[in-house]
Amino acid sequence: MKNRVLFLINPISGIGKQKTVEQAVESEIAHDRIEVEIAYTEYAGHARELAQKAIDKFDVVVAVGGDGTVNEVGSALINTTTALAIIPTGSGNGLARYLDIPLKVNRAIQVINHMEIKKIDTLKVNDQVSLNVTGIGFDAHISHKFAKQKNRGPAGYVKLIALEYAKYKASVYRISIDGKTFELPAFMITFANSSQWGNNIHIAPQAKIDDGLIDVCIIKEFPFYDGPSLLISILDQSVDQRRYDVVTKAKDIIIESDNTLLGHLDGEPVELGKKAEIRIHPLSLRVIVPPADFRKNFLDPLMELKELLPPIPNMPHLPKSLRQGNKNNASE
Ligand SMILES: Nc1ncnc2c1ncn2[C@@H]1O[C@H](COP(=O)(O)OP(=O)(O)OP(=O)(O)O)[C@@H](O)[C@H]1O
Repeated sequence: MKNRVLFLINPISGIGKQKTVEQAVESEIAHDRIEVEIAYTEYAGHARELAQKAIDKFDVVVAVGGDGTVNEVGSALINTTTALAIIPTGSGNGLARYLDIPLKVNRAIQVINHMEIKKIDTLKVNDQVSLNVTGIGFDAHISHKFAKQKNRGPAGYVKLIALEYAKYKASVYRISIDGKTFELPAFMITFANSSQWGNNIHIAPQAKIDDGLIDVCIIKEFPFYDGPSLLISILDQSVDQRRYDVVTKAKDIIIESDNTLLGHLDGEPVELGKKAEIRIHPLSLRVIVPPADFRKNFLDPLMELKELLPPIPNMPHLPKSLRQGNKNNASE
């Protein structure tokens, strides 16, 4: 019997790569073994609804989008036999990058053809779900501001971070980590299932997605002038070695504040009330991953780099694979 695979495409994710997906599915999917359906999301939350309805009918639901779409689809599939697959067409693609899923659409579809399944942990944050990284503090503050901003894209993001960093004040939190309680002013607290936020920026370099543990990274209040060294330590994956930080692994964390906790779940802004409980649900989601012998393409590192750069318009002398927004990218 053929595997039944539903593709859910978020038409507004990232910079438009998802427009090539329908055509690439037609040319790349193993039609002899896989039966395909394709649907487009029409509003935020739609992917979750469609994935819930797909549980009894499909073996795999593919999130075509970024971490927000992956979160919606994955949260509907927890503790079911239906697996999540990812075609990363978002802006950060943190979970896909962590799982080594190729950023090129046709190569991500080839991964689905192999049907290799890995079980991963998921996080419950109060009654919501996080698959990748959840946070409270400065990164959540930025995700709330960014969601309201018209000027999106990496440049707008960097400008927003610089402006907000100058004004941001650490808050005091009461934290209980697996029963040990303390209170401290923190700049940012991250609960990591995978190691990275996205774009290969690793906030919890030691995190493992199938170890039954949450990596808790607390960046304590620090002097203003120390911001650049924090940034460098995040970029060079040594944030867990800074003197201002606490990094630990845990299963259950309770965090309280006198004010409403502004958080983000996999990059999406949320309000968590004055108390949030973050719990691990070990190996609760089936995900399609590249098999160990999946052929690494020598162009993959270039694709990673390309995703981080702004679009390069009208430069016909560049190889096709390096031109942003090229409609033919999927078939290269
Ligand atoms: N048709 C739609 N119209 C408006 N919003 C949508 C639609 N479909 C999905 N969404 C919402 O779009 C938001 C952003 O999607 P997503 O996170 O997948 O892309 P991204 O932000 O570009 O990538 P990343 O999270 O990796 O940075 C999500 O909150 C999702 O719920």
